[in-house]
Amino acid sequence: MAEVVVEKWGLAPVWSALASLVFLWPVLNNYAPAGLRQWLTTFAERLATYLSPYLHLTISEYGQERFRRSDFYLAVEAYLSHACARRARKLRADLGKDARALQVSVDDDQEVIDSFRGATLWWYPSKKTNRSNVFSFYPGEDERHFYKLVFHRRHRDLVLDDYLPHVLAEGRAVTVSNRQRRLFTNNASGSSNPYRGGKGVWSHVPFEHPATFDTLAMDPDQKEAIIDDLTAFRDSKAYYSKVGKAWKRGYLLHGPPGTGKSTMIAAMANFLEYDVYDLELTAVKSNTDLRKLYIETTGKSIIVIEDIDCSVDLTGKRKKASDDKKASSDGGDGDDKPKLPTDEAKDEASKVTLSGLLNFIDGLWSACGGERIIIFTTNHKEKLDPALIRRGRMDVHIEMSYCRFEAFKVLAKNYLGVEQHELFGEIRRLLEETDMSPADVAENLMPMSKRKKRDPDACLAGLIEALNKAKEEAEAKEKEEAAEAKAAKEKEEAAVKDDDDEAGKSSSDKANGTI
Ligand SMILES: Nc1ncnc2c1ncn2[C@@H]1O[C@H](COP(=O)(O)OP(=O)(O)OP(=O)(O)O)[C@@H](O)[C@H]1O
Ligand SMILES: [Mg+2]
Repeated sequence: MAEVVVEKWGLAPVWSALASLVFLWPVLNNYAPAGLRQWLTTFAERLATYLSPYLHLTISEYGQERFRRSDFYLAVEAYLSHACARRARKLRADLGKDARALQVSVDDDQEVIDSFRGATLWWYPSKKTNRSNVFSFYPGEDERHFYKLVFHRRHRDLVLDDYLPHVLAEGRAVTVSNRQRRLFTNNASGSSNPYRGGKGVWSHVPFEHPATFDTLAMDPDQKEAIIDDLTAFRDSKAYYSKVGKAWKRGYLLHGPPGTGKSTMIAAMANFLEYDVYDLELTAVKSNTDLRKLYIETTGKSIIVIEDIDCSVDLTGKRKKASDDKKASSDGGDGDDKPKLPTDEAKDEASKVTLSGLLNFIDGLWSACGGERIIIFTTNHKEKLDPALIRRGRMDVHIEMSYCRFEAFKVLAKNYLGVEQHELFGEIRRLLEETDMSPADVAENLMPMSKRKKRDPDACLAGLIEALNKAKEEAEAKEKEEAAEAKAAKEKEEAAVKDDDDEAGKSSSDKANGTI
């Protein structure tokens, strides 16, 4: 719930004090010591507030839940940006959802005057900067954003009982109707970056990848199973809560380059209508930062770590006893215990560790917010630590493999609009015998030369040529490897024979007493 504070101070109105203050103010302001000046300023403010018939109401970005932006604050933001856009003096125009309609909203940090059932209300967006140099564990602690609502005290009941619920409902409705899905990144540093919305640790752009399960080329049964799994996950809130599990699911996508792992992620996001958080692990300084990033993600989202084997040194066994001391200060060896801020602060310089990542996936913090999918992709599943990808952490392992005939049919339909063709028989045979990635097959079905029309006959003939070439190259490579293996074996056998001869010679020498 949002933190709503109605400010009211109980100081008695002292008219004479006020009059003296007004007269003495210029003198005091120039000559009084700093401490007294500050006290007087506060006093004057409080007095003015007490005497004023207007009430102030504050809605903080981080309410009682210090880790998550308050729902109410977000609703107010949406309400003011869109519902009150016509009444603001400074506006911002943007292309809205799917870049189809023009959307006008209130510019950042603009005050807005609203009216409700005859009452006038003033909204002031504000922020307070924390000047202390103390390291903060909580998000939004360095700069506190809040909205201040000012209204006449005779409207107190109207505002608290009717207006605020109205703002909450309208704000939520605006959020739903304007929801443009977003692609977030944690690696958009520098002022010249094209990303917007950089208040938090994530920056974002609209998510516009067009891939869907219809355009994804893979075995139809495997595809069906994945769609079923996703649907079951999306509809299982009650089930997850009944069995006492956090509402999240892990997918490991593995396979050679160009087999559609990234395309699959886009298809999943479009199918579920979730946002995507593309987590660049190499840009994360420490396990603490990793946790902050997780906490700042919203529900209904897919968190992706691409090429997990290359991102961070997570390979090999988990740390041995000698390293345990260090590991425990990094976040523990897979234990889910939240660490004290001071422990983490000391460890600021350290990089993300395997244990930090395990905590990220299924530590206690991972249950915040709910409805999340975590996806890792890799070209080398065998290089990953088994702890990272065990069932329960990565619930579903999906192998994306080379293009076979069923997958090819999807590509032919998408790229050429062809469902049947006389060359399909030969292509089927070649695809069974040759490993070619869907990316390479697709490339052959999409000639980029303007002069070449997308002629299915020519494209399919070109694909057959490419497949034959790939087959020949694979056979030549196989022969070369076989020859190399044979040469190595012969060399080894010759070495063993030499050793035997040497051993036989020395034992006969010994028997003859020549040494
Ligand atoms: N299964 C597929 N279905 C449809 N298109 C595909 C498929 N696989 C690859 N492609 C096409 O090939 C291109 C590259 O695929 P993608 O980036 O998804 O591969 P990847 O497995 O993520 O590769 P890498 O391991 O190098 O990251 C995509 O833009 C897409 O057009
Ligand atoms: Mg990829």
